[in-house]
Formats: sequence, structure tokens, C-alpha cells
Amino acid sequence: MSTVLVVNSGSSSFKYQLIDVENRTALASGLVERIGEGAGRVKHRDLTRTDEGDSSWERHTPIPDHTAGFGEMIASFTEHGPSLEDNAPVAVGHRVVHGGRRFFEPTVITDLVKINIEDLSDLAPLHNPAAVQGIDAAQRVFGDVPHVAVFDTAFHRTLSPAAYTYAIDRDLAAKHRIRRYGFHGTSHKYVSEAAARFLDRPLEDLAQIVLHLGNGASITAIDGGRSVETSMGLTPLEGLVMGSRSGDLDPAVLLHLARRAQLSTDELDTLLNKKSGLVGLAGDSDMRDLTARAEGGDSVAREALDVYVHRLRHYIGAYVAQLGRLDVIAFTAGVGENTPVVRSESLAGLELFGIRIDEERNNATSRETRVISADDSAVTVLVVPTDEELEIAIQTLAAVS
Ligand SMILES: Nc1ncnc2c1ncn2[C@@H]1O[C@H](COP(=O)(O)OP(=O)(O)O)[C@@H](O)[C@H]1O
Ligand SMILES: CC(=O)OP(=O)(O)O
Ligand SMILES: [Mg+2]
Repeated sequence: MSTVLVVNSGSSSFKYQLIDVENRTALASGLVERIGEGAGRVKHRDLTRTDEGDSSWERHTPIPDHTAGFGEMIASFTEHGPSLEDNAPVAVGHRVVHGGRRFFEPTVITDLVKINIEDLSDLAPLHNPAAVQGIDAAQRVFGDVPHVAVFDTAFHRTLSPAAYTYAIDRDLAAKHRIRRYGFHGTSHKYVSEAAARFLDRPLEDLAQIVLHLGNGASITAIDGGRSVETSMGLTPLEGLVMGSRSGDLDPAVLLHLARRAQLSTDELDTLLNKKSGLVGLAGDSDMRDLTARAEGGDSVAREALDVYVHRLRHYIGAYVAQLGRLDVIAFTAGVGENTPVVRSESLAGLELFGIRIDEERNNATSRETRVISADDSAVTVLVVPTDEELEIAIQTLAAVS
């Protein structure tokens, strides 16, 4: 059995999964959060146990840094299983958001690779610094096995120059590496392949639009398994309305705020990345809270949802045009998998495109891949649970074998 430990690091948290790659199953999963905040928390699940009820544990303890977090993770395995001796990982796979122009393949992490990932931090300020912290800490704890970086940007290497070029001065753009990179690629790849498998159709034949709607959100047009257009850009800020990120706006908004409100570069960064999107519009970034408020008649929450859905429809229409045909629309990630109202409102009235949702199917709750379009819909609309960790584990094992 080849097991891989997958780590997805955030600035004050990391998620992990121990995965049996041959059987495509997770043996354990967990979350270490509030690192450096005094009241740390560890959640751990032994997924090999069949007695569902008591397979999950939670522990509250101060976690000063990522290395201490990995210590807590090891302690959870030791105390609650499964055994890390019996299921020793042959490699550790790390999610790294930005690979820039250098990294398109899963890459065994050396000191030089780490420096290069760090160097891309200004292009993914919420994500790359955290990844480096996670890699450092994981290497201290798992020193004997290779560590592999799997990049969010990699799947979008197939974008054409027309799709990735911003219309600004060529030389300036080249000098500062300014172009569209695209993100969530591991998820877009996994979901588009899972959709083809589910429909028992060759991936090569399918024109798909995948909507990854989580805290960060992006939409990708995929033609025959290749990313041809995606909504995130130089950084994971462009495109859709997100939990706390603005997505698209007129770039002159920044100039106007800098001049008229005297906001500094750092203040603008915080405004757009952390205080915009659903939080900026309605004070809540969590879609569960927002939809509950809207259903209860809260007009501010309802307006935020309207803006969110309006942007989605804008991109769906644009991507149908870019693809020139459409077989599949797939919704994924926290919001995409769990919020029927977002799915139905973003596709309402698109019979013109051959899209018709079946409301009963759309409202059914399930953890499985499923069809939510009507039988007479020319385009098949799916909900596909994403599994970035499994995809990272598969690519990690391939990189070290
Ligand atoms: N059961 C649910 N119902 C509605 N929304 C959900 C549900 N579970 C998660 N979400 C929403 O999904 C979002 C987080 O998505 P997720 O894919 O977990 O994000 P990330 O991986 O970027 O942290 C949040 O807005 C959350 O409200
Ligand atoms: C790239 C990105 O936005 O990732 P996340 O959704 O995990 O924040
Ligand atoms: Mg995510």
C-alpha cells in the first residue's frame, strides 16, 4: 500500500489527509487551526473505523506555530489512529497556490524550490507564505520522505496567449510577470475528469464549465480536458464575487480610492482581499449565514446574493461563447456543492443555451456526484464533490515513483 500525506496550509491553519492512493481512499483527515492565536484547536478523524459515531476527536490546546501543529497532528494519529507506523507515508504532498511561470509539474521540494515558491508570495499573499511555513514544518517532522509541491496554477498552463494576456504595456508586463495564471486548477482538473467518468464519456469529447465556489471562487472553461479560460488572474483576486474578495472591478476604483480616500497600497490590498466580496456587501462571508438571512427577509443579504449570482451568470454566458459548445456544467466546493439557490438562480432562464435545471433534483441533499438538470436539458448539469487532496496525493505519488 502506498500512502501519501497531503497538506493544505493556510496562514493560521492547515488541513491534512492521509491517503491510500491505490484504493483512492482517505485513511484519516484533520484540521489544525488558530495557530499562534492562544486557543488552538485540532480536529482529527480516523476514517478506517467503521463505527461512525466515535471516529472523530477534537482537542483544544495552544499551538504556537506550524511545527507545533504538526506535533499535534502526530499525537492525534498516535492516540486515535490509524497508526502512522503501519501506514507510513511514502511522500508528503503540499498544495501550493502560485507556481508562476516556473512550475507546471508536481515538483519535488528542494531548498531552491522553496525559495522560488517564497519569491511568488507577492502574487498570492494569502496563500504562498503559508505554504512555505507548512512545508518547513512538515519537513522537520517528516524528514525522511520526499515532499512534493502541487500547484493550483498548473492545470491552466494550456491557456492561449489571447486568454492569458492583459492589454497593458508588453515590456512592463513581461518584466513583472503580469499575465493571467488561474487557480484552483487541481479542483477544476479533478472535477472535469470525475464528470467525464460519471457520464461514461471520453474527456476529450466534452466541453465543460466548472464552477468552484468555496471561500475563494473561480470558474473554468474546459475543452477536451484542457483549461481554455478561467476567471482568476495574476492573483486569486480576479473574477467571481467571493467570501471576502471583490473579484472583478474597474481598475480605476483603486486609483480613485488612492487619490480620494488616501488609501495606501496595503490598505487597498486588505480592502479587496479581506473586506470585500460577501463580507463587504453584507457582513457575512459564510454562504450558510447569508442564505439564512436572505430567506428571513434581510434585504442586505438578498442584495449581496443578487450581486454574487449576477457575476456568475456573466461568466457562464461568456464561457459558452468562448467554448462555442457546451456539454456539462459542474458545480463544486462548499457553496457549489451545498447551496441549491445559487445553482438554480445562476442557471435560471438559460434554456437558450440548452440548460434546464430540475428543481427537485437540485434541492435533494447528497454527498455523491449527481445530475441536477432535467432529462430534456441539452447540457448536463452536475454537482461533483471536489477532492483536491486525492488529486494531490495521486500527483505526488507519480512525481516520486
Ligand atoms: N452545508 C453547507 N451549506 C451551504 N454552504 C456551505 C455548506 N458547507 C460549506 N458551505 C460554504 O462553503 C464555503 C466554504 O467552501 P470551501 O470549499 O470549504 O472553502 P475553502 O476550501 O476555500 O475554505 C463557505 O461560504 C460555506 O458557507
Ligand atoms: C486560490 C484560492 O483562492 O484558494 P482558496 O479558495 O483555498 O482560498
Ligand atoms: Mg478550497
